[in-house]
Amino acid sequence: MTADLVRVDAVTHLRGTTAVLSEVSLALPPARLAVLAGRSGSGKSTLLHLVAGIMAPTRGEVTVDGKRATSVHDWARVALLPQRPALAPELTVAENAQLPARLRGRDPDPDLLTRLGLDALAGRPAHDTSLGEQQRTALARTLSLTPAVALLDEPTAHQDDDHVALVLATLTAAVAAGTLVLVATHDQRIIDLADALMPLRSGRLLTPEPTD
Ligand SMILES: Nc1ncnc2c1ncn2[C@@H]1O[C@H](COP(=O)(O)OP(=O)(O)OP(=O)(O)O)[C@@H](O)[C@H]1O
Repeated sequence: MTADLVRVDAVTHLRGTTAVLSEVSLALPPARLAVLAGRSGSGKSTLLHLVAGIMAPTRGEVTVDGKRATSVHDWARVALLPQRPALAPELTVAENAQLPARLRGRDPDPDLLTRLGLDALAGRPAHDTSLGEQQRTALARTLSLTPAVALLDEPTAHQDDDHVALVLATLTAAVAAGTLVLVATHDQRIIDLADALMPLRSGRLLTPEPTD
């Protein structure tokens, strides 16, 4: 049996007085494609942000590799693709994508740009690219350190069919490299590839956590 990498234990999270997550528990091992599926407002992004450690749950506990998620500040451990790409606009596509590797003094993986169809744009400032291109650049940035956990919020939201195929191939490659890829999405094409599917409805997980 593989040890769990991400654990969410009895998490309830309030926004004001409203519970946007209620008694959510799940446990996920490395090297899986796990999908949080659910309607808009069901709590998918909130759960990703809790695993990213951006905020702490109101009740319950979220851990990564046994450490409280809010104490993990290392993109090689946990990296997030937010819904809005949030690139550095003056930096080029390649500079944005490779920033985490450069900051670590590591050689960036040139294949990521190729895999995501960004080679021709590598030298262009990010602010001169389309939203879909910015999203793929941000995905490359998220995966640049081969993180233990990659949290991807709607990674195909701005992609056409051809580029969805590139994104799917990139997710599959990340899983093969050992990353736990946790995706929030409505996209059936990602759901079809999932090793584990976790439907959320109104902040509640509808099925027990997936197993090996
Ligand atoms: N900063 C905030 N303040 C108050 N309520 C919020 C805040 N962010 C999210 N919410 C509420 O929390 C609930 C869950 O939102 P969340 O963004 O997690 O849903 P989601 O499933 O990711 O939706 P979508 O698919 O539209 O991105 C929603 O009812 C939303 O209105």
